[in-house]
This record gives sequence, structure tokens and C-alpha cells, in this order.
Amino acid sequence: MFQSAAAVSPAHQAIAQAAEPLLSVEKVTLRYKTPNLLVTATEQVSFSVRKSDRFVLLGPSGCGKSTLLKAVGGYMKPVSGSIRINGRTVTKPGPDRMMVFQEFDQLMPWKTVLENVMFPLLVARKLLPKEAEEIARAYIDKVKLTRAVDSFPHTLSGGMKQRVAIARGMAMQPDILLMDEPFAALDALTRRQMQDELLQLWDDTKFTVIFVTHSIAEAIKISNRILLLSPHPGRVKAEVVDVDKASNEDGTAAALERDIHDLLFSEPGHRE
Ligand SMILES: Nc1ncnc2c1ncn2[C@@H]1O[C@H](COP(=O)(O)OP(=O)(O)OP(=O)(O)O)[C@@H](O)[C@H]1O
Repeated sequence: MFQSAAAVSPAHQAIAQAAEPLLSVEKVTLRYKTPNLLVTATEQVSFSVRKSDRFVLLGPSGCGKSTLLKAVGGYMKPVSGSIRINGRTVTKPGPDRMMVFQEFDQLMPWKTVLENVMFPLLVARKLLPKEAEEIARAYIDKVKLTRAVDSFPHTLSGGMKQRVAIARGMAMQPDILLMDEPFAALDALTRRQMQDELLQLWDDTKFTVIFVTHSIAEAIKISNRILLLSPHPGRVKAEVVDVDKASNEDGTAAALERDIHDLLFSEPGHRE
């Protein structure tokens, strides 16, 4: 079930030979340049994502999960290595990769739920209003917000706002949905409900998602594959495959949670 970092690359090569993965991240190093500091966020990170994967990036705070997601989104260029989607190198953001963030303020406050979901369909996909509205309404239904379709964001709960952001991302039918700790700011009950709803949506549409979290339990619940990153700078520690199988077996999810915890925090002197 665990593939060590050393074992990941050959496995990816084998997959790549069998069929080009949807997304392929090869030895990616990402750095921030500040006026007096050079921060290496990730070092030589490799992984690949296949169609319909629920792929989780998991690791302690500061290991570069969000930075990796930004790079896949095309908002940041690797200093070395490459990121390819459908065989093309990622150089800028595109409608094939839609982001959902943690923050509740990612919606446009002056637009209704419907208008928020329609916006990228009109602007990026350049659809006619009638067409955009039809698609937007279908995805608003999918996230169970039909009754709030004409509401403005400030009248919605945190969970409802996140549902709108998910509907907006999914309505674009991107190749990959990029989710950066989308449920982290929600209360525990709502978070669990949102995780269930996301899985129901996945059962419906089998979309491909990369999901960032630092919750091991959330990673196990959401994913079919988990990439474990070491603390700053982030390097691949291992990949967990067949998570679905483990989390459906009695007692196995708890054991897997313990194993992942031990693997992530086994470094001497590391504090959680
Ligand atoms: N804009 C920035 N300028 C400089 N350094 C940054 C910037 N954004 C992030 N970093 C640094 O890059 C490293 C990785 O940050 P990143 O936010 O990707 O980690 P993360 O794993 O997503 O953390 P968390 O789980 O806390 O959100 C950290 O050391 C962080 O301080």
C-alpha cells in the first residue's frame, strides 16, 4: 500500500509508459524570492494524476502543499522540473484547472449565487448567457443550493459559500479541480457533511481532483491516492495507493491513519 519515495518514480514511469497520465509533475522544485530571502518550498517533487483520481497532497504545515497546487494551477513557475497536463507543459492558469480555496471570500459579493457560478462560463468559456445559466443551475442543483440560487454571498453560511465555489469550479468541467483545504475553516460537523457531499458528487461525475489537506483522517476519507510530503522543504516521502480499499475495511482506516502519522512525523526532533 505504501510506496517509498524511491519507489515512486519507477512506478510513475511504468504508468507513463502504459498511458500518459492526465497530470505529470516531474522533479519540481519551487522557490519564493523575497527581498532578503530565498525560500525553497518544495524540492524535486514527482507525482502523476490519472483521470478520476481523488489525489490528496498531505503533509505538515509549511511543506509546500499550497505552493504545489499553485504551480499546477499555473500561478507559479518551477525553478526546475516540469508540470504537464495532457502532455502540454503548464505555463499559465487555464480553464482546464479550476481552483477552490479555503477562504469564504472567494465569491464576488455583488453577484448572486447564480451569477457567481455563471461568471467563468461567460468570461473564460465565452458561452451565451442562456447556455451558461443552464449549466450553472445544473451544478447549483448538484451542490444542493437550488433554493439559494438568487441569494448574495453575505447571506450564506460558510458551508454554503464553499458549495458555491465548488459548483463554480465544477461547472467549468475542468480536467482537474484543485482544492486547497476547502473545508478547513468549517466546523467539524459541516466539514464531515461537505466531505460526504464531495464523495457523492464524485460518484455522480467521476471528476478528477487534487485536494490539499493536513488532516490525515480527511485525506483517508476523501482520496484514492495520497502523496505524503516531508516537512519544509517538501519532498515526497511516500505514496499511499488503494486508499479506497483500506478505508472500506473494518479497522483498516484507523491502522492506516496511525501508519501515515508515524511516517509523517517520524523525523527526530519534529514537533507537530
Ligand atoms: N508568498 C510567499 N513568499 C515567501 N514564502 C512563502 C510564500 N508563500 C509560502 N511561502 C513559504 O513556502 C513554504 C511552503 O508554504 P505553503 O503555503 O505551500 O505550505 P503548506 O504545506 O500549504 O502549509 P499550510 O498547511 O500551513 O497551508 C513555507 O515555508 C512558506 O513560509
